[in-house]
Amino acid sequence: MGTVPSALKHCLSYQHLLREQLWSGEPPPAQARVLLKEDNKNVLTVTDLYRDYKEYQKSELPEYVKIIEVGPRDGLQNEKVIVPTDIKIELINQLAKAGLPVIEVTSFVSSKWVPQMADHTEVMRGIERHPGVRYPVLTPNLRGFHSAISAGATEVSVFGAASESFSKRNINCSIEESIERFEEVAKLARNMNIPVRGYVSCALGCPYEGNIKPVKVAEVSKRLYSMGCYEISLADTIGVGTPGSMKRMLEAVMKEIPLTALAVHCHDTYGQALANILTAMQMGVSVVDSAVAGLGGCPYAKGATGNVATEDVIYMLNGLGINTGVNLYKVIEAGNFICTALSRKTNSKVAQASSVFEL
Ligand SMILES: CC(C)(COP(=O)([O-])OP(=O)([O-])OC[C@H]1O[C@@H](n2cnc3c(N)ncnc32)[C@H](O)[C@@H]1OP(=O)([O-])[O-])[C@@H](O)C(=O)NCCC(=O)NCCSC(=O)C[C@@](C)(O)CC(=O)[O-]
Repeated sequence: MGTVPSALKHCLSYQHLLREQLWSGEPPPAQARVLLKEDNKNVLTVTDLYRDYKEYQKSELPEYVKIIEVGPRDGLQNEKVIVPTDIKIELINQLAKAGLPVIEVTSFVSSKWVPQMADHTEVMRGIERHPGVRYPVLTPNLRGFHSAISAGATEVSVFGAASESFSKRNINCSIEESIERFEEVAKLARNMNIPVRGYVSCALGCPYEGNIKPVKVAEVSKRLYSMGCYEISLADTIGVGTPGSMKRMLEAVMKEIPLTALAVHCHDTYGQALANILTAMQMGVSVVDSAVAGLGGCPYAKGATGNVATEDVIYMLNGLGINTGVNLYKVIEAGNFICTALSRKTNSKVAQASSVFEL
């Protein structure tokens, strides 16, 4: 271990105790004490942590959370250098092996607008199909839908917004026009038994219009749900939301749409993503979008940083005793793989910590 400072050694034993006792569900020994500060002034015992954990278990949190991995699509779409197709395929295969139940693969959009997704057909055709894993793709219109189906897609997502300006910049049409395009997609998809998911961007704020009224988010969500979208992903596109605005927005949307049909999609620009996700889960939401290594950003949301990292979400959920069916270590490995390919440091705090603390 070399010359590890004594404070770090305390942290290492803290990690060990968490892993061995707190997360096993066993009450810790009464004498277990972990010093978090060298001056001994702040002493946190494992018994304290265990009590907090038990309190959380009593609250109304879902027992299972479905993670939608959006790294290969949302995570990569904004990368300036084109990522080789075989790297994208390998990333998706690794994520599937980690146990992620849904992996958003690519987008069937214009390659003039989003050059990084130009290899959508090759990626779709190149991936392994793991049993039980679903592989949705983004389709903004009928043309995208037809291309996606020809490439072998069996599930699609349409993506609208609660902001007029964002809708125009992102998909080159008004909200009303986008709903008409999505209705065409949803109708055809229904006839073909293809499930359709719907996104509402700018649910907690817009890069061009600022605040967005929760009632507007509820209105667009309702229209997507009414046309047959089985799940509505409420996206904090630029990561400006807080637990307060998340709660107000969800209260409005939940008046129109069943809770079981809602998902949250948080970017972490202001460091609020995990808090916002926890708030949504406390309100009963049990579907969370995230991207491995915290990759990402929308090409039409300048300054917005990546999605919340899948590793960080799973670590939080593991700590809450919530089942995801996902192997955290394998997701960290997939994150290392893509970060090496991109010559990039991971945005996941958990992946960063794991390289120091050997989680
Ligand atoms: C939406 C379109 C396609 C509208 O495209 P359009 O309305 O036809 O407009 P256009 O005139 O700009 O079309 C451009 C060219 O694309 C063609 N085209 C038309 N449709 C398609 C298609 N499906 N696939 C491939 N090409 C298509 C079309 O025929 C035309 O070709 P040209 O005549 O110039 O040779 C275009 O505006 C576009 O591709 N925009 C990019 C949208 C995008 O991918 N945004 C990022 C994803 S959304 C996101 O990240 C947010 C989300 C979901 O993650 C949640 C969140 O965090 O907020």
